[in-house]
Amino acid sequence: MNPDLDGAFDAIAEVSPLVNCITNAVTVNDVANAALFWGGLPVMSDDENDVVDMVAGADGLLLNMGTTDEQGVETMLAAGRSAMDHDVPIVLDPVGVGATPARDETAGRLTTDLDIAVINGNYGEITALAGETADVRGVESVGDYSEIARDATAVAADTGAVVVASGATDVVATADRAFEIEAGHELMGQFVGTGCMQGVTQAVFAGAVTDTLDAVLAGTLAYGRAGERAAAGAYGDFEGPASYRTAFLDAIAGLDAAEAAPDEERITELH
Ligand SMILES: Nc1ncnc2c1ncn2[C@@H]1O[C@H](COP(=O)(O)OP(=O)(O)OP(=O)(O)O)[C@@H](O)[C@H]1O
Ligand SMILES: Cc1ncsc1CCO
Ligand SMILES: [Mg+2]
Repeated sequence: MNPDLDGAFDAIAEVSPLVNCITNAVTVNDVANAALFWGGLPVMSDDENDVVDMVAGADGLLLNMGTTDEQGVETMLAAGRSAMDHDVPIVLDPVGVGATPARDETAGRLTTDLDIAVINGNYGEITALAGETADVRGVESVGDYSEIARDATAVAADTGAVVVASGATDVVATADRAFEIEAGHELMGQFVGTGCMQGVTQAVFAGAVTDTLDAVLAGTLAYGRAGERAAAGAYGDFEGPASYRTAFLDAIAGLDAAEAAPDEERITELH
């Protein structure tokens, strides 16, 4: 099956979803531009005095725990409670969970105290959230994850979120359905931030498309297709990972529903 890309792109154009991002210091600019280039409106408010009111009028909230600290976690919880009060979907990117006890505790608090709409993490992070042994080195997923669909489903059942386990093949799971999405290009794994930009992509799509699973299937496929179109040279020549990153951002800006639509089916329902 393929998702309704026309519907998703139209919804984003109509809503221009305002997405408040509390995100890491490494990739914050790429995350802002990815949101803008999809047709959303990014704002990076992360002061507790400001973010609660900002989120009240927003369409999405991204919580990326890549470089957070003690105060940052409290701010994420306050922003998340405001999102829940105002029916704003929350996307969690549990960066580095499984690598240290502090990150495990942060992810545990966020998923316990907040009603998360989408969790977008790499294979290692999703496996760690499922309580299984994961090999997360810093923020990198290393190791072999043959049970990723089972683990993503377990995280979805536990949290109620739509779960995206990102990697060369993306796995999307709810408590009772699971899908594989074949999209993207290996060049996307060769610079920092593709996971973070995928997280904000979910927030833009979920901020405009009513059904969260529809939003995530469309957003994940479109994101991978942007990487493929850039790798094919459709957005200019590149010399290596740094200039590919620029072409990739241009592809996000330029992609429409027709270009995002693949010639063949890319999504397989596993169960
Ligand atoms: N080898 C690959 N083949 C196809 N697509 C890829 C590949 N590597 C990465 N991608 C694409 O990039 C997305 C995010 O990659 P990845 O899972 O490596 O994120 P991450 O580890 O969270 O990254 P980061 O921490 O740098 O933000 C994937 O969902 C996929 O679309
Ligand atoms: C490298 C890095 N360290 C903390 S967050 C981040 C960005 C990629 O997740
Ligand atoms: Mg990531």
